[in-house]
Amino acid sequence: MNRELQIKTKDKEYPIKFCQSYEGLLGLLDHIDFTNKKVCIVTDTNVGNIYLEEVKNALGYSAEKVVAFTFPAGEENKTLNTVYELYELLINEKFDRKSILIALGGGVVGDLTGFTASTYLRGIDFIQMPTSLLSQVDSSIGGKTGVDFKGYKNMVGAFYQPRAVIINTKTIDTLPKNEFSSGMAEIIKHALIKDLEYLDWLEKNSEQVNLLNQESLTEMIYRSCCIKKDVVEKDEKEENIRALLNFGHTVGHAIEKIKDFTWLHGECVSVGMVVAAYLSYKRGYISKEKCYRINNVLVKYNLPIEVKDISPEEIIKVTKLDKKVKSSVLHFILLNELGVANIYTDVTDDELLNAINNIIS
Ligand SMILES: NC(=O)c1ccc[n+]([C@@H]2O[C@H](COP(=O)([O-])OP(=O)(O)OC[C@H]3O[C@@H](n4cnc5c(N)ncnc54)[C@H](O)[C@@H]3O)[C@@H](O)[C@H]2O)c1
Ligand SMILES: O=C(O)C(=O)C[C@@H](O)[C@H](O)[C@H](O)COP(=O)(O)O
Ligand SMILES: [Zn+2]
Repeated sequence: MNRELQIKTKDKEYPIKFCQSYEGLLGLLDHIDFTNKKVCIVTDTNVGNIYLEEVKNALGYSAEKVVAFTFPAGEENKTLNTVYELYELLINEKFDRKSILIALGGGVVGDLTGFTASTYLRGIDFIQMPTSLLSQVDSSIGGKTGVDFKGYKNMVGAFYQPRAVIINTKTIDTLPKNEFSSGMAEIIKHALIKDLEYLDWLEKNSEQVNLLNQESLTEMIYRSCCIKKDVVEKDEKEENIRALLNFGHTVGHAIEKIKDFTWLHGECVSVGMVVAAYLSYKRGYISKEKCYRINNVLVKYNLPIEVKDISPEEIIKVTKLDKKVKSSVLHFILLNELGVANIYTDVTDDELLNAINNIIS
């Protein structure tokens, strides 16, 4: 049975639909009328090679015109330059306010397409069709869109919700192993901040999940989507609890920048979560054993818990440049229990230095 969720934000309500093939795509999008509309499928070189034709065919002759925009895969292309090229195509193809963009790919494609949709002609519809594990459980849901700017993560962007999220869980079969692990970092994050029972499940089912057993994968992706949906519905614009989804990201984003995007987002978040867990332990919020438990589950899913060739001072310096620094105060998400997180604004440089020293090998 194909599952479905409905997500309600202040101005938009949209479905998250789960499937195992793009056949029947139009049925899944039956709340959207494609008649007389122009559609642009935005994808990257890797995903386009595998899935573009299938999606084009599935759309059939429903739309007035279907064009594709394919850009080179990689975080280094999540920039305004790529958005600029996409605007050019949309203008050349005479896309109007009724036109629709489809983001077919991972988080890079989704963030960039959503941002373009939010700004082209002051906002046109877009549909998320996430193909990486990370994008299926995290980036396609909740409307955070944007691009990096001069190496600063997601510096330019908008909150802009899609019309639908279509998750074809079979696409995970073609995802490279390290990209799969990167997605697992966000999934483990969901369990650590919100759901201890889910953490137990991830520990018990690691073999089946790593073997890409479809039943286990679908169950896991669905559970993570429920957590993300719940948080976004309560706080769409990150005024309070949505910040919990940033667990591991303050240090994670700093590592991503210092490593010049040669490390994957989830790999950096994994190391960032180890730092945040250690800070939580040092403050007496969680036991040392719980820190080990966190490290072990990350390792089970082939994620790094340490980093080399990087100085703690540099990490601290870069965290201070993070866009989330408000009035010079760093915001940290710490664990009060496994499955329970809170926002803290009083983490000192000494505490941070001590915790970061722990992840330098
Ligand atoms: N908007 C949000 O809420 C949010 C949340 C988390 C992460 N992000 C952002 O998402 C990005 C990371 O997303 P990602 O991990 O999907 O990276 P990505 O988009 O770079 O995709 C990962 C790699 O896998 C390839 N790929 C994707 N699906 C594939 C498939 N089914 N088969 C074969 N190859 C496939 C891509 O071409 C790419 O090379 C980062 O930019 C991060 O900042 C955004
Ligand atoms: O959806 C959210 O909110 C998140 O924070 C999810 C994160 O996993 C994601 O990496 C997000 O892009 C980070 O947002 P940012 O605002 O810290 O750049
Ligand atoms: Zn993230």
